Amino acid sequence: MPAAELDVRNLSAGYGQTHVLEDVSFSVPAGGRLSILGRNGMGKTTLMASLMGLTRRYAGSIAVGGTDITALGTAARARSGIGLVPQTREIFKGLTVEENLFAGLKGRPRSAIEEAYALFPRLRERRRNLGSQLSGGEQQMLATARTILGQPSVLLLDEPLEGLAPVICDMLMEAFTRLAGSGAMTILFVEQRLESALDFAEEVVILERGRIVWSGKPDALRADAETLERYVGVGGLH
Ligand SMILES: Nc1ncnc2c1ncn2[C@@H]1O[C@H](COP(=O)(O)OP(=O)(O)OP(=O)(O)O)[C@@H](O)[C@H]1O
Repeated sequence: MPAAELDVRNLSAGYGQTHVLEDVSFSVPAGGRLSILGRNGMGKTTLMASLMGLTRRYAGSIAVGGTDITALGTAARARSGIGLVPQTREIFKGLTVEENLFAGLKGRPRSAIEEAYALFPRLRERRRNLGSQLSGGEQQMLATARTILGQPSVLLLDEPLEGLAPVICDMLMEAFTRLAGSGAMTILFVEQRLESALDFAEEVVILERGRIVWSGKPDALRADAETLERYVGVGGLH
C-alpha cells in the first residue's frame, strides 16, 4: 500500500469512563514524518492505541488517505493500512526470528522477508534464534520489521528506543530514516529521546494531559527553551 495522509479530527478517547485524549486534531501528509512528544503519562501511547482502534472513542474522526476509518475495528484498520509497533515490542517469543517474519507477511511471498533483512541485517544473523533469545534492541528490530512487511501506509512507532543502548538506537534510527526516505509510508514517531525525535520529524506535536499544547517545526521547538522545559521536561538541547 502506498503512503497515505492521516487526518485526525477532534479525537477524544480513553479507557472505560477515563477520558485521556481531549479534542486532538492533526494531520500528516502522505509520506510525512510526525514526532509526538510529551512527558510520561500524557497520552502518547493512548493516541497510538486510539489510531489502531484499541481504546474507547468518545468523539472525533480518523481518516486514512481520505477514507474515514473511525467506525472500523482494529483488524479492519490494520487492513486499511495502519501498522502499530507497540511499546511492548510484541513478538512471538517461542518462534524463531524467521518464523516471526513469516507471520508478518500477510499473504505476501516468503521471499519478501529479504526486505526485513535488508533493513536490519542483524535479524538475518539471528534468523534461527528464538524470539526469547533476542536482546531488547533485536526484539525492537523484529517487531518493527514484522509490521513493515505488512506494508502499512501509516506506521506508528511507540517509543522504539526505550531502554536501548546508544549503538542500537543509532541502528534503529538509521533504519527509520531510510524507511521515511523511501516515502513508502507516513510515520508517526513517539519518542522521549528529544534529539532523535526532532532529527527525525518534519513536524512535531506535544501532548500534555491528553491535549495538543504545541505544534510546529522541529527547529522552532529547538529554539523554544521555555516550551521544552514546560512540556517536555528539559531545559534545552545539549
Ligand atoms: N488501560 C488503561 N486504563 C486506564 N487508564 C489508562 C490505561 N492506560 C493508560 N491509562 C492512563 O492514561 C494516561 C495516559 O497514558 P499513556 O500511556 O497514553 O501516556 P504516555 O504519554 O504514553 O506515557 P509513557 O511515556 O509513560 O508511555 C495515564 O494517566 C494513564 O494512567
